[in-house]
Amino acid sequence: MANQSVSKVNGQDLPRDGFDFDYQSGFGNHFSSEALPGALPPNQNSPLICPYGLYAEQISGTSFTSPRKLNLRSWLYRIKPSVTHEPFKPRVPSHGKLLSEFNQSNSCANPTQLRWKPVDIPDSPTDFIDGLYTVCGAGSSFLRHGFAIHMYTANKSMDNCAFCNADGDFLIVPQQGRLCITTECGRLEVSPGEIAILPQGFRFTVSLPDGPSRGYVAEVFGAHFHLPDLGPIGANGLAAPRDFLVPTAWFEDSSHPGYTIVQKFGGELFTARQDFSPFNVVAWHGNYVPYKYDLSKFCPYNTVLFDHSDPSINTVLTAPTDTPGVALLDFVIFPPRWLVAEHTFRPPYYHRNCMTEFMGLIHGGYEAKADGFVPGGASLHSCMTPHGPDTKSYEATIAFGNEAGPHKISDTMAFMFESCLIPRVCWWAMESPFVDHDYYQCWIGLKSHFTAEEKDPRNIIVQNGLDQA
Ligand SMILES: O=C(O)Cc1cc(O)ccc1O
Ligand SMILES: [Fe+2]
Repeated sequence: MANQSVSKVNGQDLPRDGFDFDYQSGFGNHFSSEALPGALPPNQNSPLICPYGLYAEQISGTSFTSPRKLNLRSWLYRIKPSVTHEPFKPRVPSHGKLLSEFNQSNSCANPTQLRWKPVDIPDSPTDFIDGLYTVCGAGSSFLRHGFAIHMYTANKSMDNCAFCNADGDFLIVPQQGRLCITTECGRLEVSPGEIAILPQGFRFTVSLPDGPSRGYVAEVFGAHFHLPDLGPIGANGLAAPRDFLVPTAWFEDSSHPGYTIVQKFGGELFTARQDFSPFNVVAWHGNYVPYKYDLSKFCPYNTVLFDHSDPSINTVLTAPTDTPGVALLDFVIFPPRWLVAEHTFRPPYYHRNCMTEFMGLIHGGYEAKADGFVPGGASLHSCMTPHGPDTKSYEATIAFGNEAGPHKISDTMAFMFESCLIPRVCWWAMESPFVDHDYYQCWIGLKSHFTAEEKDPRNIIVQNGLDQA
C-alpha cells in the first residue's frame, strides 16, 4: 500500500491508494469484534466491571420488544460512555438545507419530470455535513415514517467532529471521491461503485482521501434496510449476504479538546462538546451495525427470451413498510449486463408508476437517456408522472432492428431510489441553477407512427422512416 498522504483524520494521515481496514462479512449476522484481546465480556453484556475498565453501552435500532427476527441492537465497550458531553445546543451557523419533515411550508408538490445536472464541487472549504442538502422527501422523522433524499458535494474532511443522525438510516452512494468513514464500530473505506449504510444513531466522521467528493444519500425514517426476498429466483442471486462488509473494532484513546458531536434531530443540527473522540469503542458485538457493499458484486437476473423485466429484479436493498411488497424505499441498480431479449424493445418501457422514482448515475451512461442524464446528475419521476426513453434512445433502438443479437451494456452504473410515498421537493432544489429546464424536450420529438392500414407495424416505421410524423 502506498502511503502518500493527502488528507488527515483527527490529525492522522490518510493514504491515497487504499486502506488496509479489516472487515467482517455477512448481512444481519450477530457480529463481534475486539481491538484488544479479551475486551468483550464473556457470557454477559453488562458485568459489574468490564475488561480493561471499559463502560458497557447498548445502542438499539428497534424497540426492545420488536419481534426477534427484526430486533436490532449492539453492545459497545468503550473508554468513556457517549453521554459524557456538554448539553446539545442549536448549531451556529444553522445549516438550513436539511429536512426531515415535508409540508407546504418547506417544500412543494410538483408532478412534472425533473432533472438536475451535476452540482459543482464548492470552491470554499466544505465538509460532508456542510455539503449535504435535501432534495426531496415525504413523511416525518418525528412520526417514524418517511424518507428523505439528499445529495452532497464536499472538498474537505470533517475535522474534530462527528455526525450523528437521530432521524433515520443513511444509505450513501458516493459518485466521485472515496469516503473514509470512521464509525463507533470501526472504519469503512467506500469508493464510488460501493455504498455504505449508517444506521440511525451511530456517530461517524467522513474524511476525503481523494479531495473533491459528490454523492447521493437516501434516508429512511422508522425502517431499516433488508435484503429482498428472492421468490422463484431461488436461494441465490442479486446481492449475496457474504458481500456485505462490516467494520472491525478500532479505537483512539488520545484526548481531543473541543471535540464536537453534531446531532441531526428532526432535520435540525445540534452540537455538543466533549474532550475525547467518540471512536473509543474497544470491542463490540451485535447485529445493529454500519456496513458497506460493492455494487460490482451484484448478480443480475433478467429476461432470457423476450420482454423487459420490471426494475424490481435489480433490487439491492429494501426498506419495507408494514404492507407486504410495498417499499418505503427500494435501492435498485442498473449494472452492466447482457441484453438478449428477442423481438423486444430492450430499453425501459414507457410507463407511469404509482411508486416514485429518483434516479442517479455513478458512472457511464443510462440506456434510456442518450443525452442529459450524466454522472452526478439526478432525475425525479413522481407517482404517476409519465416517463421513459428519450427520443434519441427510442429511435436508435428501433433502427437497430428486431434481429439484434446479444449485446452487453458496459461502463454503466445507474441507480434508483423508489418509494411508495409521494415526495415534496425542497425549494432550493427547485430553484437550483442545476435544474435542467429543458428536460421535457427529450420526449417532445417522439413521433406518431400510427397507420390504420393492417401492416406489420415495424415495417411501417422502418419503411416510412423514423422521421415521418
Ligand atoms: O424509469 C426508469 O428509467 C427506471 C426503470 C427502468 C426499467 O428498466 C424499467 C422501469 C423503470 O421505471
Ligand atoms: Fe421509471
